[in-house]
Amino acid sequence: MYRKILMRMRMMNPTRKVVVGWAKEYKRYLSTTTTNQILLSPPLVSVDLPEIWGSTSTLYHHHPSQSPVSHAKIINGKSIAEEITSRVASKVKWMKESIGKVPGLAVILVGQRRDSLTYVRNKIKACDEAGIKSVVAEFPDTCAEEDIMTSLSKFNEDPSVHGILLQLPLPEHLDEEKILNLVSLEKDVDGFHPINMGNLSMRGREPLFVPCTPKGCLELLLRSGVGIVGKKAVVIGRSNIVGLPIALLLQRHHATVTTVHACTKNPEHITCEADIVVSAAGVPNMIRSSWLKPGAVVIDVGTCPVEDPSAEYGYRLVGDVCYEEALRIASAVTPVPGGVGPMTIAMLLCNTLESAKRLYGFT
Ligand SMILES: NC(=O)C1=CN([C@@H]2O[C@H](COP(=O)(O)OP(=O)(O)OC[C@H]3O[C@@H](n4cnc5c(N)ncnc54)[C@H](OP(=O)(O)O)[C@@H]3O)[C@@H](O)[C@H]2O)C=CC1
Ligand SMILES: Nc1nc(=O)c2c([nH]1)NC[C@@H]1CN(c3ccc(C(=O)N[C@@H](CCC(=O)O)C(=O)O)cc3)C=[N+]21
Ligand SMILES: [Mg+2]
Repeated sequence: MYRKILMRMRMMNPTRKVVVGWAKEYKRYLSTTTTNQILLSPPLVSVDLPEIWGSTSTLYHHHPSQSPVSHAKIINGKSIAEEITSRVASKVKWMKESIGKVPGLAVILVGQRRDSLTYVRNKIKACDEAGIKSVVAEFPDTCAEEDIMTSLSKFNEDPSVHGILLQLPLPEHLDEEKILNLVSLEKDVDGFHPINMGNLSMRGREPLFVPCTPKGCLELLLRSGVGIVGKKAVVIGRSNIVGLPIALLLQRHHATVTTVHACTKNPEHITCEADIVVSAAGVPNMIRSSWLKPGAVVIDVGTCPVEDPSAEYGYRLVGDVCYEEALRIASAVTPVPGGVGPMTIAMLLCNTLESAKRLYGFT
């Protein structure tokens, strides 16, 4: 089978070097072996051939008079996420046919943040597409902690709920850590519970859930044929929900990982040595071409709204990476939007499905 994959790859991508690296890595990815299991949680996307690259770009640099200069592949997170979503949908259908039940996701949304409302709406829409049942418990900005705790306890008890997501950030007066702690370990599809995080960080342990955004980043790398073993990876950002778990995951996949954060001196001297750069800082266009090694693979998690009167809602989303510059110097780049964002949602569906399978005793 790998031979076949390899041949197909060679046809599609004459730069054999990349292909061989890809085949090895993917073989490793597929082999969810016993003792040295490097992949956390079953590879949902297991046995099918991944798309190698989304599309080849012929974008122009800032000056339209210039000839096309782009060389990087654009990793199409949106289309990969769609493929994963339809795979989840067929598994949900099969579950429904065999036991008459579907996975259920409960979302707790506190307050009226515009971005949170958008993300939650997108998650619900994705659940609908996959046939996953969803409920949203909405609370006003001013609600008491006990109200959320009560709702959370109900979801913990409810056998039709397999995943619970507490949309972050919470309003200031609420204790995020205390509330996250209450989410049942078995339903923590975001993977933010300290025990899941602890197990992610410890060798030889497996968390029940890997956080969605980090998992989506890894999925993009693996499906794009990027070798991780032995590579220098730099993660920008160290938040509990994004930067830290990404660094842990890359390390589990045997990259040599360096973390850069707001106190790091000369960050560009560190990033420009990296084979893989994953940026989750939330600083628009921070990563310029001088920050990147030629041929690096760049995963842009940053999602920053910037004012743009010509855009539909008066703003548009940009990443941490100066996209046009990265296209000229990197070997592969994720766009914003259309890169990591949709993958985050697809991974949430995967985690919810896996949770339902586990709670219903499917293997
Ligand atoms: N696409 C998706 O699915 C998702 C996207 N996001 C986006 O990812 C970004 C990060 O999110 P999140 O982790 O929650 O954000 P946080 O604000 O919690 O963390 C940001 C991290 O980046 C570091 N940082 C900030 N400024 C710099 C700088 N100038 N140089 C180096 N490091 C810096 C901070 O360092 P320090 O620790 O020292 O303060 C911190 O560790 C945001 O844009 C967010 O919108 C988030 C979740 C999902
Ligand atoms: N408990 C919790 N879990 C989360 O997973 C979580 C959270 N809190 N708080 C906020 C962040 C952010 N996040 C995103 C999800 C989808 C897109 C996404 O779909 N982005 C689209 C664009 C969306 C748009 O157009 O607005 C894209 O990049 O293509 C982005 C960001 C999940 N988060
Ligand atoms: Mg945060």
